[in-house]
This record gives sequence, structure tokens and C-alpha cells, in this order.
Amino acid sequence: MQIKFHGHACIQITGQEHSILVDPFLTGNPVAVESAETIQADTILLTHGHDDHTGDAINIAKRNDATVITIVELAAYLSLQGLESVVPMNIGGGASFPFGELKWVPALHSSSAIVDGEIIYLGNPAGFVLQMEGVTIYHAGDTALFSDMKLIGERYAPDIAFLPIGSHFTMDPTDALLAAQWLQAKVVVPIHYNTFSLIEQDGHEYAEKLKQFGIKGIVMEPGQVLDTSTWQFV
Ligand SMILES: O=c1ccn([C@@H]2O[C@H](COP(=O)(O)O)[C@@H](O)[C@H]2O)c(=O)[nH]1
Repeated sequence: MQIKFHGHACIQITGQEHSILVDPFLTGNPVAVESAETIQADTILLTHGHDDHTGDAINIAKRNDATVITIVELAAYLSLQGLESVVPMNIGGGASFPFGELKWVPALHSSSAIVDGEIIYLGNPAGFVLQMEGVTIYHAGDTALFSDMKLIGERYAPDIAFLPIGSHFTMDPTDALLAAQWLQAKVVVPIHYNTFSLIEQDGHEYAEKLKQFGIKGIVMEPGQVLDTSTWQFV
């Protein structure tokens, strides 16, 4: 399996038969290197409704006939926008899909969009645990540090965790260091930083600090692809 980082919180998990795109914010993302017009995926997971996460989801889903899986209110909103293949789920809910086992887990954040000058509530924000082809992947979405990350660690001990470190809107590197330990993650990739000036952080310093806890920190630049059998870049 390969995991590509597209910048900000957007990753793409590609297995033998499926390609799952998460939080596809490409257009207007100053660090993205791939165009939303060419990206290919059969499934899109959205952690919450903020525009720097939903991004190009509608256009990519329509062009690829992809299924969007997300929290129920955001799913309903996307259906109203004309998306035909949308799967509504909620926090604590899990399901078996052709690509693997998906479980939505809490994230401590908010979720909304501004439409025609009005703020629209889009349900709770979430993270997820995806078990696919023998690899357990945790994407935290946008979140503050919360102690139930220990429970996610006890139950799933993810092979790889994608954790926001940007501060201002989410955890900072100090919080994310504790999160990585609580999650019992083997590999941690920092995300949601250095996209904008408000969320500047040193990802390499964070990765270095993970070492003292026996956790492998990997800093991914937009466009880089990680092979999960070796944890090396392709
Ligand atoms: O550095 C940033 C990050 C985000 N925003 C905008 O704030 C809201 C909420 O974003 P989250 O990252 O989901 O918390 C959203 O509209 C972002 O585009 C920002 O202005 N600067």
C-alpha cells in the first residue's frame, strides 16, 4: 500500500484495488503540487466541513464517480449539492467497505461552512481509523488533544497516525507529542502545518522529538509517497 501526502490534511491511500482520498483541499492550497483536475480516487473521506478540508471534494467526486463517506450532516449537505454516491456515518460508527474497515472516532474541533453569507452547521468533526490490507491508519482530522486518544491507542495501536501540529486551530507539537504516545502509534506523520503563516511549525523538530519515545516520525512534503511495507519514500 502507498500513502501520498497532498499537503495540509490531504492524504491519499492507494491499495491493490482502491484509492481513498482524504480531505482533498488542492485548489487554493498554496503547498499542493497536484491538480484537482487530474487526481483519481474511488472514495473520498471528509473529516469535517471546513473549506480547507472539503476543498475539491465535490468536483473530484463528480469527475471520478467516487463515493464520499463522511459525518451525516456533511453527507446530507453534499447530497443537496448533487452528489449521488454519499455514505452518511457518525462518530463511533464503523462499517465494512470493499477497501477495508472504517471507524469514525471523535475529534475536538468544529464543523461548518459559510454559504451565501450564512454559517451552516455541518455536524460534529471526526477522525477515523481505517484498517486496510493489514495496515491500521489513524487520521485525526483537526483536533485538540483529548485523553480518549488513549482509548484509540488501546484498541487500535495504529501503524501510522496523521496528526495536526499547526496550533492556532488544532494541537501544537507539544500536544501532538503526547497524542502520539497515547495513540501507541508506530509511525507518525505531522500534518496541518506550514500551509499558511498562522500555522507555521517545525515538522522535523517534532519528528526528532518522537524518537525519544520509540516512535518513528516521518515528515512528508506535498507530493511524496510512502510505502507502508518499508516506511520508506517511493
Ligand atoms: O491557517 C489557517 C487554517 C485555516 N483557516 C481557515 O479557518 C477555517 C477553519 O479551518 P480548520 O483548519 O478546519 O480549523 C477554515 O475556513 C480555514 O480555511 C485559515 O484561515 N488559516
